[in-house]
Amino acid sequence: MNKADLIVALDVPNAEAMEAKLREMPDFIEWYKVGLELFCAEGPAVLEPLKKRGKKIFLDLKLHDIPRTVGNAVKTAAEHGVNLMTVHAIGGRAMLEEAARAAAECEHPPKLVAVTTLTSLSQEDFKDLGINRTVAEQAVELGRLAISSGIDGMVTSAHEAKVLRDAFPDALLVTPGIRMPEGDVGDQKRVATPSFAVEQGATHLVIGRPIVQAEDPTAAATAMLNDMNG
Ligand SMILES: O=C(O)c1cc(=O)[nH]c(=O)n1[C@@H]1O[C@H](COP(=O)(O)O)[C@@H](O)[C@H]1O
Repeated sequence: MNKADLIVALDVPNAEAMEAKLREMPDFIEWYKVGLELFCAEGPAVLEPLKKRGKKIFLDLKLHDIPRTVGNAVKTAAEHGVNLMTVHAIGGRAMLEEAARAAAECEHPPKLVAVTTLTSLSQEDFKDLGINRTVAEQAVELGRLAISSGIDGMVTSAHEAKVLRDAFPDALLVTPGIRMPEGDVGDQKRVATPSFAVEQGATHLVIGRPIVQAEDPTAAATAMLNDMNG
């Protein structure tokens, strides 16, 4: 049994590119993430090929707006049959509660996870943002806010997963910023290997470029899974 789920981020420009990529991907990938790039290009229709293939869908729109807008967006998106969605924890309690309420009212409620600090930010960036906590402190404070507002878990780098796992034993912990030791980090700043993320308590690992842009996506995904499962 896998210790955590691997989610492949379909960060491609359009449906045609997605179809081409899906043809290259191994059948054993159960989860795909559709993010802002693909969803802005194609809208909800882009989810259909994934549903037809029986895949689980993580719709990553990172919602952050006034409570009513976010609640209605969650409700509308959930009607398209997605399994997991993102909101930003810094949207605050009323927004998070409204998102959780909207999800719960759906026929097939998606799980919601709240972004604490994007993996493209480092402690240095907190100075510009006027945040005087460490990244780990921020994760726990925003995690407490999210969980007490009815959200199912957090999106965080693997480096904060342990403190979050200790504080919230039942929470979903979704960790992007996953790289093999020799991997190109690109725009990510807080990166970790698949095995480290799992050891720290992650339940879902989001991996994009290291698999999607690999010459051999099956080999890349297999290597990631082997590392995850030790
Ligand atoms: O919510 C996310 O999925 C997310 C949160 C975060 O803090 N950092 C982050 O990289 N992501 C997403 O995870 C994926 C990471 O892609 P790669 O860096 O190519 O593996 C991208 O689709 C990002 O949008």
